[in-house]
Amino acid sequence: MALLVLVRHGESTANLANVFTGWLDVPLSSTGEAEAYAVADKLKDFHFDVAYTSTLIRAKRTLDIIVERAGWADLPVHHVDALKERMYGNLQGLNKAEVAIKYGQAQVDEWRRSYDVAPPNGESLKQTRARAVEFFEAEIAPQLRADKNVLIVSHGNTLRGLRMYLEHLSETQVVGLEIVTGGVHVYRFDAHLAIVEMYDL
Ligand SMILES: O=C(O)[C@H](O)COP(=O)(O)O
Repeated sequence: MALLVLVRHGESTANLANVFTGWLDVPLSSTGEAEAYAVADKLKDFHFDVAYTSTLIRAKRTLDIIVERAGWADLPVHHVDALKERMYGNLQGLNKAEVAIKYGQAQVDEWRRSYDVAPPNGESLKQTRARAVEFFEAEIAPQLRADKNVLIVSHGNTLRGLRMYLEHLSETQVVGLEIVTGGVHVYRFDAHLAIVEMYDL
């Protein structure tokens, strides 16, 4: 049974400052580094054939910490743009609470959690999901069908899109799906990519 593990990067300095981040390339906070070490400790007894992360520093650093701490020096690692966070457009760099004061909490909730409303000049979850799923089908699914074990370290909204796809969640269900920094979600699939087992670690 193939294994797929989805990890959200550790807390970033922008998460800590409650700032819309998207494609801003910010580092992990010290809490985020500690979260990455904790992920490594949870995963150290797993075996992976390949790992993927985004091209953003917070995700790459999270995976680097995991690989180093778990002692997986030979694990092939790929950095891909398709796994980057949702592009948050004009909201990037703005404080989430200040944006809520200016535009109202309902508008901010819609920008952050609706399925197909994009923030100004940014991506909707629907668009983020589309690019992540396209990559998943092209690169990841064939490996899972071949019984390879895959680790993905990515971002909150990218992972929400992937989980919506893999778990057949509705547009309403995905609104309530929150993924914490350092969160670990494990799937085991059969050869037809049906989910046999799924849990948070
Ligand atoms: O890009 C961001 O600001 C975060 O990584 C995810 O933000 P959200 O939970 O506000 O969508």
